[in-house]
Amino acid sequence: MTKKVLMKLNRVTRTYVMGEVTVEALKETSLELYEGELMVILGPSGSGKSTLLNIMGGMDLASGGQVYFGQEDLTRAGDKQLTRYRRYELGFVFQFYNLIPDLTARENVELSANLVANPLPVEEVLRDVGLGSRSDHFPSQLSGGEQQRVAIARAAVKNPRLLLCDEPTGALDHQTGRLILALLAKINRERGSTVVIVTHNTPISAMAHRVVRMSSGAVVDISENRFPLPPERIEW
Ligand SMILES: Nc1ncnc2c1ncn2[C@@H]1O[C@H](COP(=O)(O)OP(=O)(O)OP(=O)(O)O)[C@@H](O)[C@H]1O
Repeated sequence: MTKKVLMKLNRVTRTYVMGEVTVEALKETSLELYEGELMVILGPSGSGKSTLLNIMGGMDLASGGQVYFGQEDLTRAGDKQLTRYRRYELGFVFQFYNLIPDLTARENVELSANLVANPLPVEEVLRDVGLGSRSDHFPSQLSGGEQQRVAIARAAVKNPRLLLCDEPTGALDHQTGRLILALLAKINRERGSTVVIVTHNTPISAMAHRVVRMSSGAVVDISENRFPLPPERIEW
């Protein structure tokens, strides 16, 4: 099977200059992301995982190197082009959900659906994430796990080609975390979205097709899992 490259990072760096001090949050990083794969990016706190994910999502700009989404070089893109990329191609799941507090679960998802030309049916996505009867609740009336389901529904309803998740289980207990990971695996399997999950939890890497390990701002290892485990069977 030939693997199609969805995203390619070529010697990407990210540095922060603070007075006399320069922080290399991301050292020269080259990485390919294949269409339809589920990638886990693993590393301790401060290793550069979020920096890498934010650059992939067009939410932060690289200091050097190139980021290609298909043929499009995001590092040369203007604001309009980046907005179009984020709006039409990307779903993003945050550790702390980032839902709009004044909108119900359904309205949060509808707002996202309205951004794109061909969204999935809102009701179907809400049902898929197991929210059915709680769809008319506001975020403050939902548990952390339920709020993360809304956040996943909000990203998934766009049927994005790329779904980026920053510590999506970081604020949840293990059992709820496993349910959330199972939802992400299902979206990858059934909708074909390429999914990237950033985590510091090593056991979660068992669900990935490929695992990228980071340390001190650099990718130190990329390995393939020939037999990814269903998240329901992962213990951490
Ligand atoms: N805005 C910023 N200004 C200065 N330094 C920053 C900034 N953002 C990140 N850094 C530094 O870049 C490095 C990588 O941070 P990053 O958030 O990418 O790590 P991480 O692996 O995602 O960590 P965590 O798991 O704790 O979220 C850290 O040393 C961090 O202090």
